[in-house]
Amino acid sequence: MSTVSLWNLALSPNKRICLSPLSWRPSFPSHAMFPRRQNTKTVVVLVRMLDSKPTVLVAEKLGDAGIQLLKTFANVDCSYNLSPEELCTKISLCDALIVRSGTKVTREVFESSMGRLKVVGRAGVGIDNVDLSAATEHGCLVVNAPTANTIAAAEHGIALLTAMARNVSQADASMKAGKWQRNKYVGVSLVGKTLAVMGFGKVGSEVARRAKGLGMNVIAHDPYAPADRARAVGVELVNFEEALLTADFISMHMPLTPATSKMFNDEAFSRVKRGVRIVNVARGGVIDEEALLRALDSGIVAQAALDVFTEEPPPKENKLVRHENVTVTPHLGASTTEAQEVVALEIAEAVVGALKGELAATAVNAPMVPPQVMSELAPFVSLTEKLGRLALQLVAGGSGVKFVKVTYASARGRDDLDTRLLRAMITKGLIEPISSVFVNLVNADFTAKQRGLRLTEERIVLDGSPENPLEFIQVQIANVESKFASAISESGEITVEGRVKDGKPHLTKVGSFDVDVSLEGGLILCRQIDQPGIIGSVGSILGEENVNVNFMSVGRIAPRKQAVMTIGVDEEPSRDALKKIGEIPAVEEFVFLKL
Ligand SMILES: NC(=O)c1ccc[n+]([C@@H]2O[C@H](COP(=O)([O-])OP(=O)(O)OC[C@H]3O[C@@H](n4cnc5c(N)ncnc54)[C@H](O)[C@@H]3O)[C@@H](O)[C@H]2O)c1
Ligand SMILES: O=C(O)[C@H](O)COP(=O)(O)O
Repeated sequence: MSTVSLWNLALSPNKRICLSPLSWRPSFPSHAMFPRRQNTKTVVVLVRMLDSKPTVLVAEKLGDAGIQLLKTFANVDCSYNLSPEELCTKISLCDALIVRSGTKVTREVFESSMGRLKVVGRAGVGIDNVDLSAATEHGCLVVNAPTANTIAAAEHGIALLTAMARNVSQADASMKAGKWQRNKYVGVSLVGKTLAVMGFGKVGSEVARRAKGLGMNVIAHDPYAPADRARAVGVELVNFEEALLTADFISMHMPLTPATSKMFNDEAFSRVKRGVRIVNVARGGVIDEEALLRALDSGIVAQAALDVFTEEPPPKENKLVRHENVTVTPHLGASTTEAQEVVALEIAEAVVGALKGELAATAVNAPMVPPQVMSELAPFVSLTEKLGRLALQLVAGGSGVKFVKVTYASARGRDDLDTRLLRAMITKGLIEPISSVFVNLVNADFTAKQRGLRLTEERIVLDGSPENPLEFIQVQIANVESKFASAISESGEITVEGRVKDGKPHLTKVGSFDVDVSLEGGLILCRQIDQPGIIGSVGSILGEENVNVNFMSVGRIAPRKQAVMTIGVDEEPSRDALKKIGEIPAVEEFVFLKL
């Protein structure tokens, strides 16, 4: 099933509603409204505003088909071998960045982009060169091309395994040096030997398949791999200890994470079979290179074949690279013509799609929301953001918003409603009006946590047809005072409730009062003694000011008692008009809210 990431609902230039993860807009609000520092920047920004295409910086060699695809949608700047400083300078002029494993996309890169960088495309699998936390904090989507180079990497793993076992590179170098050393380069056979595949994912399982074809006995260690997948390939899953104790060959195929960093260290090498042979086409960092050198020198490890290194390129004096029993290649695992063409196309499609606001199936740092969930929740996206904005505006100055409860009422079963998207939009509504942070599906939970906002979710399961995903949504802010006392419900929280009617968001409850007003433009909330003539008085004040009323409703507890009037207005009333409304004798309190 394809999955999507979404975090904003935007009106596209051709007036179609488009679910836009990136909100890429030719007008560039943050730069355009606040031109920064030098005049040159301002000029660049103005030129950019006239140019409706986004800019994609391709920082490492990418297959031509990918470049061509990017050019159909964006200005493409292919600048290879940039220094970290040059990358930071360029990035503030780019909407997207495409890299391979050779470019470090650090926190400084995201900071230097000043909010313009909306997507980083990793043309390959490993995203250990991208600071994912920084990307998420800056609301920048990271996408990769996780499958296109799997076979290339697996084939390279097998190439290294066989070349190492038969001393191919050493013998080749010897012959080129004019020698003929048949006795020196006697190899070892693979058939019947045990290969331990460390990391039974995409590459690991393809290596396992191929190694079985070579007659090897294949075991695998992967704490997260399903046993049935291993069984299907005829591979036994074992624990780390058993893999170390029984393997004649060990092949690395796990990602570099804090848990796998230096997983092969002195301790691990002290438990392997003496004379084991090691292949690494995963990441240099999974092996402690100093420990490997010691193990090679002491004969614990007979040979190693390495495509990847802790530091790339490794320093010239690197002893592993120069070691007689080590075969090396310069990170070539993904480098076949075929793989690079597909990787380039995949990443170009993902980046262009993301910039257009389409679905990003390979997003690395955004929750994946399946497309059918997204399309059915689309009408509620705007409702939830507006409820968040309204609730926030009802908080009296000086009360910090810390505790927010969201209640979703639906006839669907408890587990049958994915609310991540709606939660992100409520967070957006609560945070964006009072900060400079652009909140989206990528960074919503992080931003809420960072600001000390605790958002809890509750479900009410209603009787009725589960066809409609949601009946109503309630947002409550606890432990705060309100500038409109009637917005506080009997349980003591600021409470607003809404539902989607005819595809449009409506406010249906404020505090304990039932209301009904379409959430468009601005809103006047007014509590008064229910008596004839009030609606007329307020209407005339607004009419005198040429403020158009688009909706009006009155919610009351009982006739001639207190009532709450909600008035939707297209324009913002002047202070004078609001003052006049406040002076109507029956009006007890009122507030104007922007949606
Ligand atoms: N040399 C190259 O050019 C090249 C090319 C492609 C991939 N790679 C690298 O190969 C590795 C595997 O890529 P993939 O596409 O198969 O990734 P993958 O995510 O499909 O597979 C990784 C597997 O490692 C497992 N794993 C995680 N932690 C583990 C642990 N502590 N111990 C054992 N297994 C663990 C995961 O469960 C997963 O099954 C990555 O590091 C990737 O960057 C290198
Ligand atoms: O993680 C990957 O995809 C591989 O290591 C390939 O990296 P590369 O794109 O720099 O060749």
